[in-house]
Amino acid sequence: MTFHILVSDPLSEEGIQPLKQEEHLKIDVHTGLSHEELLETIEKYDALLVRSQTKVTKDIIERAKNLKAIGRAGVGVDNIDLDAATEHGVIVVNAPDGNTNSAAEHTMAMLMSLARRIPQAYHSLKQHEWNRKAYVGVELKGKTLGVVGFGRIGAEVAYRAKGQRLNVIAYDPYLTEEKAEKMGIQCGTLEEVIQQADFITVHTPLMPATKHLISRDAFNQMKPGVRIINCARGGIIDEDALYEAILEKKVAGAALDVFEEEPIQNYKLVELPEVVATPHLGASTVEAQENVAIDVSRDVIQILNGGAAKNPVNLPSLPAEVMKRIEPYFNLSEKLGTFSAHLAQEPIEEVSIYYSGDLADLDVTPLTRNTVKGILKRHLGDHVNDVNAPYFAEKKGITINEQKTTSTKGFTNLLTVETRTKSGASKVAGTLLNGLGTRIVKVDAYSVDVVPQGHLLLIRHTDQPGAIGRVGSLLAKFDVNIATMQVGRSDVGGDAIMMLTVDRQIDEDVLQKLQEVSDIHQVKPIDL
Ligand SMILES: NC(=O)C1=CN([C@@H]2O[C@H](COP(=O)(O)OP(=O)(O)OC[C@H]3O[C@@H](n4cnc5c(N)ncnc54)[C@H](O)[C@@H]3O)[C@@H](O)[C@H]2O)C=CC1
Ligand SMILES: O=C(O)CCC(=O)C(=O)O
Repeated sequence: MTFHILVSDPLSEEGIQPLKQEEHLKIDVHTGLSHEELLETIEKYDALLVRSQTKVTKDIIERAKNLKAIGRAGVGVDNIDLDAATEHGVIVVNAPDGNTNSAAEHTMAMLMSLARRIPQAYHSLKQHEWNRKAYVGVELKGKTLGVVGFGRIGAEVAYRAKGQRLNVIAYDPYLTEEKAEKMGIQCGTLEEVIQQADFITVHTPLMPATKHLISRDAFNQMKPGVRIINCARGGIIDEDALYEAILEKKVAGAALDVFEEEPIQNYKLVELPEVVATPHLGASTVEAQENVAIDVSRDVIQILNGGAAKNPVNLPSLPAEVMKRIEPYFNLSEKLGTFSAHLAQEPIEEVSIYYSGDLADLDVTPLTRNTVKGILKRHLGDHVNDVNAPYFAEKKGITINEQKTTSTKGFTNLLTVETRTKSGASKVAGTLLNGLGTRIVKVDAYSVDVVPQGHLLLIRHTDQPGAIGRVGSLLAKFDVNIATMQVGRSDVGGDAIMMLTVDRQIDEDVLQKLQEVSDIHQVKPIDL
């Protein structure tokens, strides 16, 4: 059987050699297709190989009746509709390691260009100007580099920065003090990184939680004269806020490889003399392009031959008979995972998942993977799925335990997720009520009855008269409607919790005000 493969973005010729060597594969390279052209032609292809230019949207996937695999020659899969691919049983693979070095090296090149104003000086010299005064730079030695997002690329940047004698402070929800110490860097909170750094470089994925992570408020907290680098994804930094912060001289300069809109339509930010910019070149080296193309080519061959891919990003449907029995618990397991990730105040070191009642009779491996996915998705984004969740957990040093117990605490089925961090553990349990859907029934030692969806608010407080009223009035003042409210307490006058479901996401300033209400110790918004 012959399989047809479309390469729709420029991929390394050497990198796609593994595909060309397979006799049963026919490869068409058509780069620069418009959306309509791709839509017209996609139906005949069994696999699609892309970089970041091709937008593999839902309508493309729906039209692609023969498509079995999409290979993303690179890391970020934000140009592919993963849900649509999963829904249509299309396996998406990426190449997570192949361009790490190139992206880290590009970040260092941008950092040094920014510090020494090399592109500006080059441009001036090319205009036959000899202007030495205008291009005075700053040294890196002894300065502090803040790294936001300490995954593959963030860590490689930190190694290199130490070679430039920069002090490095990093923030990543999975970075522990121990790991930071081993690398000779400092581990901080996001605020500490933002407040202490002379240079800030971001290396997170782009997802709802990281969109405008570096906002106007963040710029206001930074050292005057800070310099910013983004070689990760446009949108992690709020471009309008950056533009203003540069004009107001709060930010001395920025080096940008990625933009909220690509190709750029509005050039006002890159036209500022303080901005050094490249058109998304982080992975554009001969080596990286060859690596990523080889990695995805091999995975696509595996998939078309019915084998297992090395770097799958999503998961097609499970066999029908397995799915039928465990499907009702899927939503619950992921939601409990996400809820647990919100409860943890520090990097999670261990996750124990307890299955009891009806659940104890099932093959729960897919549920465990799904729970772990729910936990990791909070910080790793949508490229974590049921297939690669255990891999990422191991990479982040998180131990996963799965246990079946007989104790059901009166429920016919009970799923309990316990997360352990360096300084303690928290627990959340849920159940599937016959005909009524899923419920969270326990948070730590407190019994509750909450539908795990929408905008929740977990408040830890001291059981005192008026506490509930104060929270209710404050939310009403900010026009936040409470849909449901549960309270639980250890004993009279002791520690207590409130679990609220509210009708909209709560703004940062309202959270701050809640935090200031007397007898309240902690306020946690949880979006499920
Ligand atoms: N400019 C370019 O050409 C290239 C850009 N990239 C982009 O670089 C970024 C990083 O890639 P990798 O290091 O390979 O990914 P990775 O998955 O190894 O690391 C991302 C890290 O961000 C952390 N993170 C998530 N949310 C966070 C938050 N709110 N605050 C702090 N940290 C958070 C995660 O815990 C994770 O450790 C991605 O956006 C990727 O698409 C990657 C290659 C080339
Ligand atoms: O394909 C490219 O050049 C972009 C690489 C990239 O942004 C990624 O791997 O996330």
